[in-house]
Amino acid sequence: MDATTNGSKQERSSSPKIDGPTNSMVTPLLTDLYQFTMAYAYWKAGKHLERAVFDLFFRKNPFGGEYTVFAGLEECIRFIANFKFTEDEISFLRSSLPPNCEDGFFDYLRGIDCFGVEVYAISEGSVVFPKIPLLRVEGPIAVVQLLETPFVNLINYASLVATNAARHRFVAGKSKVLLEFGLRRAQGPDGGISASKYCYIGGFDATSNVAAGRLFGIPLRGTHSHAFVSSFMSPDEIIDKSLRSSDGTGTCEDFVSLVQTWLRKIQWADSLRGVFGETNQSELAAFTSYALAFPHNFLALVDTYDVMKSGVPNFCAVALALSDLGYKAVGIRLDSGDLAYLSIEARKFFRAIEKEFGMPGFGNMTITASNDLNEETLDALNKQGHEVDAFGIGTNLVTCYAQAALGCVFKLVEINNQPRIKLSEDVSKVSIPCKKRCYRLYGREGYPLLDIMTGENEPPPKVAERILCRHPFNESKRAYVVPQHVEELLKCYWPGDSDKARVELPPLKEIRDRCIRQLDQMRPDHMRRLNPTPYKVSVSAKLYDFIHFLWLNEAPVGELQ
Ligand SMILES: Nc1ncnc2c1ncn2[C@@H]1O[C@H](COP(=O)(O)OP(=O)(O)OP(=O)(O)O)[C@@H](O)[C@H]1O
Ligand SMILES: O=P(O)(O)OC[C@H]1O[C@H](OP(=O)(O)OP(=O)(O)O)[C@H](O)[C@@H]1O
Ligand SMILES: O=C(O)c1cccnc1
Ligand SMILES: [Mg+2]
Repeated sequence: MDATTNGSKQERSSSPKIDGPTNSMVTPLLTDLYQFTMAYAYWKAGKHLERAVFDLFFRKNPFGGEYTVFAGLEECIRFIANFKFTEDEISFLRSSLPPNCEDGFFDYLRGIDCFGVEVYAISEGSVVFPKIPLLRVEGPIAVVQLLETPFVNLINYASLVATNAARHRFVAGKSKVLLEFGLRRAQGPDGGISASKYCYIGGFDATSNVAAGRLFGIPLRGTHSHAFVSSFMSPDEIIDKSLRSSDGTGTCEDFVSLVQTWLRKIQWADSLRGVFGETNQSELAAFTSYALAFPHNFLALVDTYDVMKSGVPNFCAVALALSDLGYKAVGIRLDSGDLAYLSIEARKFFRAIEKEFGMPGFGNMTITASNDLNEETLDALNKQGHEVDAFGIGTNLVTCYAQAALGCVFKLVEINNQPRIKLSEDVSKVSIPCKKRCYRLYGREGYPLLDIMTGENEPPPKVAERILCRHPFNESKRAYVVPQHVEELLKCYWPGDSDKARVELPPLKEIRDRCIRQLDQMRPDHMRRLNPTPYKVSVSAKLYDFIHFLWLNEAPVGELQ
């Protein structure tokens, strides 16, 4: 790290300038105190420029599954591309560290940026597995340590919620529309914004979060609430009752009466006679008003009073009146009760209307369901049979109610070209040393077979060439693989000052497409909800031998007396 480096380097590089993090709270101070105390101690020992390699990875897939969606990379790169302490931040650090910390350290901090750092990463939106580095970060040890906490923070929740979204998509099926409705229940503003971004990557179609729509270009969708329905008392409240026809050629002066006429027709229709009696007139007023405001996008929340006795017939009366004027209503939302039963009953009603009044397409009215949905309720609805077209999901999705954290870690694997290992009584927690390369090997049927890590300088696996893949810690678990396709996983997303080519950060839509494509490509037994098959993560024979050599070297020999 060159202490004279300043932020203008980014402008000097041939790539376009990378924007700062989405959340302005993401600054070099967004780290744990111990990163600064270690940085001081490295500096004091003259070790701060030593070149270190760290791996960021997780140990266990979340939600009892066997896959994870990797997300958060773009925000990490935005962070390091703009990493620079302000004078205020330096002053705060000076006041927060013990008074005997020497001035020279703060001069050093003032000069640092991340142009001496290199980040290799798996592409955002990829399906990933335990132990494989999501990021390999190389640079001066003092600087790279400062990045640990923000990197882990930016990746943990992003990957967890993207995975949660992908799991909800998996259960709902490809044909359903999935709407993220979680902002009000999310863990604070950043939780809400991040949830919208990463649920979109994980396969949701749209969000109700307007700020996320603006920031990321995610499609915005929404209906209305019970408050809107219950705020109306009677149709007399509606002052301007006129509605122009959709082609603009005429105007209906009293849309309220047209709705009433349709309601009576439905009430007396042969096929529907006796299905319902009087409907709630304040609800009808609310629906009519909403239709007057949004004749092209009329959608009604039908469960405020009684779904089948009031909400659905009222909705149909308004939808039929709109149809007279050339508009096509969108559909209904159900937010309570038995969503399977009510969606089926509502669908029967729509089909009966289609038949009774010769309204082609009326039976296909969109049915949206919400109310505390999660993977289990979606699965239960599927098993029972339902007629829901779109699901609005909030609390369980964005809070990741089923699992609170992913548990990413950031471990030193090499310093000054010397491989390092972290031992543990728990074998699954032993870190895999060395600066590594990682590959995904694909089989004959097009599915990924396994991921393999090798030492940096080992020759890469080759198509059609047999390679021994070993479980990193279990001697008996090994397999020969003849890959049909080999994909190198870690790519250079931040070359720092080096002249290596940098992979550009793709647009959000591209990340989402990658995620959907990769999830589609997985073997179904890895994806199922109940007892999924673990995906194999392996090391080369050479790396296996080296891990175990280092392990023995570092583990003290006990003495029994
Ligand atoms: N057919 C179904 N099978 C399984 N779960 C369902 C089904 N229909 C709805 N659910 C779920 O059951 C729960 C019902 O929630 P709850 O007991 O709070 O009742 P509610 O319908 O919200 O009642 P209310 O709004 O009148 O208080 C929700 O989590 C919902 O997602
Ligand atoms: O249930 P979630 O998955 O979190 O989805 C979002 C919920 O938020 C809204 O209402 P809210 O719960 O605020 O009020 P309501 O249920 O009383 O209408 C909406 O009607 C959903 O029920
Ligand atoms: O638009 C909706 O229907 C919506 C938005 C947020 C939360 N619940 C519902
Ligand atoms: Mg609710």
